[in-house]
Amino acid sequence: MKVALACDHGGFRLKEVIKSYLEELGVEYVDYGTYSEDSVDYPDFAYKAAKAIVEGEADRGIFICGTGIGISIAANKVKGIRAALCYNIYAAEMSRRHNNANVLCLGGRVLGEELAKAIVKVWLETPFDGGRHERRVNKISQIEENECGG
Ligand SMILES: O=C(CO)[C@H](O)[C@H](O)COP(=O)(O)O
Repeated sequence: MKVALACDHGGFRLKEVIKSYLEELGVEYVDYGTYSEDSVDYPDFAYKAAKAIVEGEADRGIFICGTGIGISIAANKVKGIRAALCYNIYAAEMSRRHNNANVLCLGGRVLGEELAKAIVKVWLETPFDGGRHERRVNKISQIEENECGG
C-alpha cells in the first residue's frame, strides 16, 4: 500500500513523526508537503494529495493540520475522497470498517505522538466490512454524482 501524506504548518511536526513510523512499519509513502513549519494554506496540500489518491498515484492518505478539521473539509471536496477526522482509536477503526475511509485526518495540535501512531496503525490494518455499509458508502458516491456531476 502506498500512502499520500499532506499537512500544513500545524501538522508538520506530527507528519514527520508519522513518516518515521510508516518507515518502521514498512509502509511506502509519498510526501506532498508542506515541508517546514512556515505558514501555508492547508487546502493547497489537501488538494494535491487527494488528487494523487483519486488518480491512482497512492492508495490512501494521511492528512494533518492543526486540528485536522480544515484539511478534512478540503479533502472531502475531492470526488472519490472519504476523509475521516479521528481523535481516537475507535473512530479510526470504524472509519475503515463502516465508512471505507481512504483518508485519515489528524490534528497535529491535538494528538500526542503515541496516540497518533496507534490511530495510524489501526487505520492502516483495518479492512472495510462491506455489506450494509457498502450500500451507504454507495449512497455517498451517489450524492457526489448528483451534486458535482460526472
Ligand atoms: O487546524 C487548521 C485548520 O483546521 C490549521 O492548521 C490552522 O487553522 C492554522 O492556523 P494558524 O494559521 O493560526 O497557524
